[in-house]
Amino acid sequence: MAATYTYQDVAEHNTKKDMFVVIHDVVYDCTKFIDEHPGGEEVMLDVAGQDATEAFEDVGHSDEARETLEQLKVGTLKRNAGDPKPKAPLPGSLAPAANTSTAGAGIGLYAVVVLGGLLAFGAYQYLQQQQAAQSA
Ligand code: HEM
Repeated sequence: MAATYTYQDVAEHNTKKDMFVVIHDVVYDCTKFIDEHPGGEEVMLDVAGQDATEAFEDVGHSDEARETLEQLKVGTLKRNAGDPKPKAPLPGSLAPAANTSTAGAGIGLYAVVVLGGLLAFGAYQYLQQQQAAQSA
């Protein structure tokens, strides 16, 4: 089945008796599965009719879960302007799709590590001097 759904289409299926979710821009009909979900129905109802990518990936679902998902596929999502952004760009990717350059974050982290090291070194020197002063 190669149907395409918009977010609005998916959002209409937001009840236990008729439930779609979007995971990585693919639309799944979870209506029959919700009662069988090992994680319970509550968590699934929370994302009914919505993008469940983040919720699904956060749990670290097994390959078996991903196979089950494959059987529930009903189509793909067609994004329109103004729709919510994809919640997780790639499976396993921890970086949020922000505009900040990762190089900047890397340098920031590096600076924190270097400064921390310098502080620790300074504190060590200071303590050594104190000890030397005491024993003198
Ligand atoms: C249609 C989508 C989903 C499918 C096919 C699915 C499938 C599964 C399967 C097969 C398991 C058993 C463990 C494993 O094999 O990984 C599981 C566990 C779990 N799922 Fe899902 N799941 C779906 C959506 C979600 C969503 C949206 C959430 C939201 C948080 C969720 C939360 C959980 C939790 C918390 C467990 C762990 C249960 C436990 O270990 O007690 N699942 N799911």
